Amino acid sequence: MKRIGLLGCGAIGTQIALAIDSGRIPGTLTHVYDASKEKASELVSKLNSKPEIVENSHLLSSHSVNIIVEAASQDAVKDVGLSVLQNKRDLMIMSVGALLDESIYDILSDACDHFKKTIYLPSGAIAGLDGIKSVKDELESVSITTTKHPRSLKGAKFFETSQIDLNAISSPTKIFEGSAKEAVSLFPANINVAALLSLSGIGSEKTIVKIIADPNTDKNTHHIEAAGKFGKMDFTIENFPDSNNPKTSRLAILSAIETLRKYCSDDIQIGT
Ligand SMILES: NC(=O)C1=CN([C@@H]2O[C@H](COP(=O)(O)OP(=O)(O)OC[C@H]3O[C@@H](n4cnc5c(N)ncnc54)[C@H](OP(=O)(O)O)[C@@H]3O)[C@@H](O)[C@H]2O)C=CC1
Ligand SMILES: O=C([O-])CC(=O)C(=O)O
Repeated sequence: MKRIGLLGCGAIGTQIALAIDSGRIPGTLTHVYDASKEKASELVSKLNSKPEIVENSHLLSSHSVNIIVEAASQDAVKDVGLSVLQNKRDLMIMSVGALLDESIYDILSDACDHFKKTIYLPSGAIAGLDGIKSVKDELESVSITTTKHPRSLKGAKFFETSQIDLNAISSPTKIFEGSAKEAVSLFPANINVAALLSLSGIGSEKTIVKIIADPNTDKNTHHIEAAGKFGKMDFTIENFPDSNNPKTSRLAILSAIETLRKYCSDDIQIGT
């Protein structure tokens, strides 16, 4: 059985841990860490098979695990990504926006090659990356329009310098339009999906992101349009937000669980 270390015990981390505990993911959760010890303890209290809570994130990969699952933040990826690979563990990343920093991407990609380890990026809260990857060389334009309730956007770095008052928005309002690279830095906990799209397609400078705050929606909606010599693709994913973290969609959690289930199983692999 594969041994798993978990970094981040919030909305995604908790559901992954429960999926391992119930046997849905055929692995063993051996170690966990969260910046908040309380959150780590709360998670462990929900599990039948108790993992050890380690004292800092670097200790996770010093134990005998096969993979570290990151479900914490872009900073966490930047902080521990390299040491996980140096310790010869695989790594699954949810805070994919971290990889739009080219120096981080290059360091982690070189380390995968050097240490013969793999980084897994689940498709997260979107669908269609299989198609985007296949037509990559023929793509001319890619955009993603993300619509969320203002409460799902609260706390983003963008608002530190913007005049926009989320509480005053009474109808669907475009609050941001720019490159995926800018978007993941200004909305680090909201638009990791734009990083996935960029890495699968034409890169983070050319992938266009629009963010709409809609006080009338109860969904996190991602509308992706891609066009090029191959033809056109158009996907709309209407996600229900997680009940504990409205920024995060249910699909992101399910996609993380499915990626880890596949990692832990000898099974038929479907899709690109
Ligand atoms: N790829 C995708 O499609 C998606 C990616 N995400 C991303 O996945 C990540 C997890 O999401 P989610 O579970 O909903 O988030 P939560 O906020 O619910 O949980 C994250 C947990 O990780 C902790 N944490 C943050 N930074 C660190 C760190 N450096 N070291 C240790 N613990 C840390 C947080 O603590 P504290 O609260 O104290 O900061 C929190 O307890 C986020 O970065 C999110 O943006 C989310 C949805 C979709
Ligand atoms: O869960 C979502 O809808 C998208 C999200 O938060 C992200 O990409 O960071």
